[in-house]
Amino acid sequence: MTHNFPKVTFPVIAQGGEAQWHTPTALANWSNTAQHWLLDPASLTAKLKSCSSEFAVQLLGQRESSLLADEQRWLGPQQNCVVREVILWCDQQPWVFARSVFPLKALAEQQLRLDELGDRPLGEHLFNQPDLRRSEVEISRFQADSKVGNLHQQLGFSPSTLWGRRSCFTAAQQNVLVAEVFIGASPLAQENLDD
Ligand SMILES: C=C(O[C@@H]1C=C(C(=O)O)C=C[C@H]1O)C(=O)O
Repeated sequence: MTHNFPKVTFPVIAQGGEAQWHTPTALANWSNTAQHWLLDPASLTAKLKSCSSEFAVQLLGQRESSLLADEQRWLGPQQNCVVREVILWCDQQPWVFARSVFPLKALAEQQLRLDELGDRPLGEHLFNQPDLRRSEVEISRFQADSKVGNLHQQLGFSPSTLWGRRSCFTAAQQNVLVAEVFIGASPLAQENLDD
């Protein structure tokens, strides 16, 4: 299936201040949709594939980059890191913007094959690792005028506060910090619109 993805400037997030990552609290007040999408520790790729007939990864870019201040807390003050940003599409609709960062040396870990990913989902490699561990989830709100909020509007959706989650995967002694923001036609982004 060919995809005619919209052009999106990479990186979407080039500086800090977008997010205020924190441990989720007051879960009892959360909607079922919020709990379903923000807290599930399973592969998001697998979940999106299970609720759509056509799933695609739009690779916005993957290159060496410095870490944002709030990323160093997970990966340490690494000098040489790689940033990867994607949009995940379900049935020709954007559902998730994801930014993953990992040390440059992780590219050399052959079983991780992060240098060969291209537009194949990162999760399909990570969740195949026998020693995979995942940290607790942090969440953050993204304002409508944030870079991710602007991306949401660029993709044709009304201004809205968005929600994202972040967790750190460890496999082959490498850390991969993955942030996923629910945008576009995703149920969580649409729920915010219904507020
Ligand atoms: C971590 C996963 O990988 C997904 C795929 C990504 C990618 O291809 O860059 C990034 C974030 C995730 O939504 C997952 O499937 O859970």
